[in-house]
Amino acid sequence: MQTFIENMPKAELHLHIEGTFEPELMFEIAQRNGIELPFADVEALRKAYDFRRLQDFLDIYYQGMNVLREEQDYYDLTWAYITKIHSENVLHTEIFFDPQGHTARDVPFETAVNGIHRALVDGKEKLGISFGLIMCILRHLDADDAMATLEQGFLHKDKIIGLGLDSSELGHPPEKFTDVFVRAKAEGFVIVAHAGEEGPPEYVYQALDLLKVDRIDHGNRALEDDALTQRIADEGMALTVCPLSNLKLCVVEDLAAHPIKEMLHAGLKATINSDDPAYFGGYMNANFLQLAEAVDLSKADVITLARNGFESTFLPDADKQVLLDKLDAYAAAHGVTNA
Ligand SMILES: Nc1ncnc2[nH]cnc12
Ligand SMILES: [Zn+2]
Repeated sequence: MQTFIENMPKAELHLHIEGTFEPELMFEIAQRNGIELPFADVEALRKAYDFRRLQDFLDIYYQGMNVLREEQDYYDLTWAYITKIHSENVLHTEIFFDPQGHTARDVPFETAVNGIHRALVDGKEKLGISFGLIMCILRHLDADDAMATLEQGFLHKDKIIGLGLDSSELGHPPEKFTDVFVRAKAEGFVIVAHAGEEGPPEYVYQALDLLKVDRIDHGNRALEDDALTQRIADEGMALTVCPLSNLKLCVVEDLAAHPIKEMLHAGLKATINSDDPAYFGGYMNANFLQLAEAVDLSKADVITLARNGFESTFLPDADKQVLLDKLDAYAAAHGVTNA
């Protein structure tokens, strides 16, 4: 199963670029920017990656991104991620960034977006990895700040394809940002939102009905509501599931208890993603492999999950089909025909 997963073509649809910040690179960038990290070394920092809930992680995640100051920092961060996924046969990635995590520290919006985008373009040109870039709103901040941030995003429509919603879910329901997402959709942005990671099914309903999402990020808790589950299945709405994130943030008690099979049996278009791999212990291959071993996925299940990923990208249909054909060829070459 390991080499089958490693060599399989994959798409990643739920990835926070700031969550790919490996401690070694964080220390290197901190040093060149003359910033002191509150950890003695890489080991001490890694030891702090012990979370009981989403907020424990977010506190460290915002602290980590604090060392990003110059456009080259954003480039280096993104390029490290691109070379990593290249080694894992990820052919397409749609990544998030959190502009407010940078502008709140007086780093200009364009410094972040230009550095990230330049690395993504290099990844496409040099390594053939296609991409989409989605700006996310920090839901613990207010709606006015979100709208002002979105307006800045509109100045970079040549680089940004959509709007997402992330950060502390509980107490910050999607309805807080209805106007922001209606405006983003009217301007042609695709729409995604974290919903049902820690928050209740009601937040997933709001993401669908008020924000008009094109995909749901996480969505685990939708399973608590049969009518909601049926609706998501009927609409063919993708869920960007993140197994190792779910484990590290205690959304599931252990990976063997992960509901991925229930999701597939319910007809949900579940995809596999790494979320914040530097913090959660693994990139795409580790997420696929550890999940497959924990819940005993078949190769056909694994192909189904990878196919869901390609089908749920925001690529034009023709580009999507090229990637799906590669996956089909891979499945056929490995005798997997029933997916
Ligand atoms: N898993 C997650 N949930 C909410 N906000 C995030 N920001 C980065 N990772 C996140
Ligand atoms: Zn996420």
